[in-house]
Amino acid sequence: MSAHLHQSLPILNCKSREEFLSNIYPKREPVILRGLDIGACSDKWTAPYLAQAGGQADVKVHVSSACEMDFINKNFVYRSLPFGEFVRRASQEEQTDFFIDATEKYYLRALGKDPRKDVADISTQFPSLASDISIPKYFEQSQFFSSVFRIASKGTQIWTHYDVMDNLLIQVTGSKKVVLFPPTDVDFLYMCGDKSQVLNVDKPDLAKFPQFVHASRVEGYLEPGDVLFIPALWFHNMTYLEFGVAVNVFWRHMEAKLYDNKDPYGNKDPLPAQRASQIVDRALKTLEELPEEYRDFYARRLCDRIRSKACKGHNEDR
Ligand SMILES: O=C(O)CCC(=O)C(=O)O
Ligand SMILES: [Fe+2]
Repeated sequence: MSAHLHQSLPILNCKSREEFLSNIYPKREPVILRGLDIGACSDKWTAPYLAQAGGQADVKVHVSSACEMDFINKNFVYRSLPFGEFVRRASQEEQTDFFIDATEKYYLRALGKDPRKDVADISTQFPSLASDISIPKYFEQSQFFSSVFRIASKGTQIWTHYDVMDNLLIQVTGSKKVVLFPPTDVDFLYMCGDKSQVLNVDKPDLAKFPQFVHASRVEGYLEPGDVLFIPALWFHNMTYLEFGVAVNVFWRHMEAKLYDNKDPYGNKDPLPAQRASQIVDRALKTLEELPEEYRDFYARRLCDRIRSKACKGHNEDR
């Protein structure tokens, strides 16, 4: 690992929508945009203010005694707290009231009204706060998908995953370490669905995850006011260096018909990818008609075909 140089996330002073759309967006690489006007939230959103103005509706939060939240092995529990109480707890490092222990960590990924159907939208769920934040107008209103509160205790680390939509992560308060990997690293990240099994990206278990050494990590630090552009399919892992409040906006950049309509989180694979995956399931099922020796041989031939037809750029990149 240490022999590999880590790339740093570029920090750009983006002045206008035109500049973003012509110079930054087409490259489809993550960047930190610094110096944008994100609105009154920068000054207003202290923990006491949020606790009071955000309302007392219950939010479902992740609670864990570990800093590194692990979605695959579920080392956290979901608990409901009134928003104000959640903010109060997450902003302090020791609790008098707790679910697991006094130093437990809290993470909110806001959800829609009916989490199975509705997307998160701060202007619907937190109308009194929504007017404090100004979302950069880098996409058409018709492409808007969701706006999501991300609030967590100091020290919380969020599992490495990808989302299928383009994303602007607006860091309002608190600093955050972000580690990203390009979509072409997918073979090195030991994926389980949309999540990587490599939890500790700083000290990975290389006996378990030997291919991880080939991943080309890009790293940066978000400060209050920074906006991180995360292009769709880029893997990301976030560490809250302080109690942090962020809002991210997802938008659809492909034709609407390619997206799964039943996707409140913005992480369901596009429909053609889902269909292709079902066809592979059928191909594997079909190979089961053969004795093992043949099955293995023809599975390898299929892999080879897919690799040479669909992953050309990737093989050359290595
Ligand atoms: O910063 C966080 O809490 C996670 C952000 C994230 O995963 C996203 O914006 O898609
Ligand atoms: Fe994400």
